[in-house]
Amino acid sequence: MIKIGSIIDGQERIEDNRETTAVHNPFDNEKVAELKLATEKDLEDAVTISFEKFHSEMKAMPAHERADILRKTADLLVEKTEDFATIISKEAGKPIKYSRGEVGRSIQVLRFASELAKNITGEVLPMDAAIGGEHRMGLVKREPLGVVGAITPFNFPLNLSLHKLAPALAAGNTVVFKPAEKTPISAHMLVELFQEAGLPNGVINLLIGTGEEVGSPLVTHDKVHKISFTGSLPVGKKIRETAGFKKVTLELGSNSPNLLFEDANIDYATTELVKGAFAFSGQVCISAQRIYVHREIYDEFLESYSKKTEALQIGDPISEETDIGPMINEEEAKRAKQWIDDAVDKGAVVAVGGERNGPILSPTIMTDVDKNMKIIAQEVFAPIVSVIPFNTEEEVIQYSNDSIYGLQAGVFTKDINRALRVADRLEMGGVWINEISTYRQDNHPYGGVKQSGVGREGVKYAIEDMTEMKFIGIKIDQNN
Ligand SMILES: NC(=O)c1ccc[n+]([C@@H]2O[C@H](COP(=O)([O-])OP(=O)(O)OC[C@H]3O[C@@H](n4cnc5c(N)ncnc54)[C@H](O)[C@@H]3O)[C@@H](O)[C@H]2O)c1
Ligand SMILES: O=C[C@H](O)CS(=O)(=O)O
Repeated sequence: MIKIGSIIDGQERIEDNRETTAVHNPFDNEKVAELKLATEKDLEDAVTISFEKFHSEMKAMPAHERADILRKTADLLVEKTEDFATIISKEAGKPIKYSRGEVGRSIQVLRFASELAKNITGEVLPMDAAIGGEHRMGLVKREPLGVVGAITPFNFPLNLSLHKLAPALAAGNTVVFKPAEKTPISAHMLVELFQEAGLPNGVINLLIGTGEEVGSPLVTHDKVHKISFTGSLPVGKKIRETAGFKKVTLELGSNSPNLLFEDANIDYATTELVKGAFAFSGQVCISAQRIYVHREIYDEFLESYSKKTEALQIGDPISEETDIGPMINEEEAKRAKQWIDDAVDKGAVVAVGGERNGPILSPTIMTDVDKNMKIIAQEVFAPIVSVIPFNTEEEVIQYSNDSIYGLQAGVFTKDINRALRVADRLEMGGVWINEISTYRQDNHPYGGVKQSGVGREGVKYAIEDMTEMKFIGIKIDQNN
């Protein structure tokens, strides 16, 4: 039995008299780990030590050393890929092939951060562009912020944590890290990995605890300079309201649209959209939730898409063959099933799936839906996708933009002019052409418009958000 606690200044806080909770495998309810929860004092210590270590360690650490630690952590993660993948599958119920994919991406995030740590550059300004600015030189430097509070969700417990930790360290910050209480084991292993790679104690401080007990006071703490949050809209809104003058990055939810025009490659699109809607049971923020299909190809699309969806293997996440495992818990599966039932009551049709067995919801395709149904208007975050016909380009752009969210979209067409025209008009942080909305690489700017978020990740862009510009001006000729 794994027993884990917070790690503060390199020491694990795991005394027996602490409040305890547990992580259970969502598939079979097996107890995976016992958690010793952080207290208010732990939070205070974590922030204080992060603050001190920013001044004593990180300010003195050269870029090449930060880059080395990040690279060594990547190398260690390569060696431990299988350990990390297995624990992600056990704590989150993620099918093992997707857990391995997550570890592979995490390694790349560390390598991008290692390379970028040595390339945080500024600029020299032409001061004589301003009338009276002659004989001056202007430098713009980028400086780390100080203490970054990183709060992460359950669905990509390793990679989305690294999207905060790796750029924060690359830029020379320290971190107080509050992973999701549902999936803290891989986060704990990650902090140990950084220590093994040579990161000084106290540069990352890990807090094991709930959002209310630990996340909330971290957000309001005045020694924390930035909050980088990935998670749900309601929590994101609360953070935005309570963070005060801190910088805030919010990576929130979506109900991502995918648009298929009449010239789309149907066989390719249906194969990709099966993964796009059902990978990790749809618990992906950019999961394909709404598929708009031109009426000319609607029937052919639905037939092919249904067949490929019905072929998915449901089972134990640890098995190599499994495509669909459990949702994060039974309550979530019940909630999603209720949303299906609610849509059916209002006239929608279940074309495929729609059955719940404990925490497992079978991959579900809905048709005859309406924009006011929850499965369209809200983030469904479950293996449920709706297929909706459209007639014109104008109409499908309007349907796609009719949402409080705007994270990523997919557009499928052979007509590049149309693709770019549509991409320009979609209100999204990102648009993929001939690729599913669910596809993400870790080096492009990533984040939402509208209520999908604030700020951008993607290592280079997160580093920009985790540094502050400092201007230094010099009068180089005091006789003029
Ligand atoms: N845009 C993105 O990049 C992205 C990526 C992954 C997940 N998500 C979103 O995350 C959600 C699913 O993840 P979840 O269920 O873990 O989200 P969640 O919002 O419930 O929890 C996320 C984190 O916030 C913490 N938290 C909860 N209440 C808090 C509070 N009051 N103050 C501070 N922290 C608090 C939790 O403990 C957890 O660590 C979905 O909405 C999904 O779309 C977005
Ligand atoms: O859940 C949303 C994530 O941002 C998806 S990914 O890990 O970035 O692909």
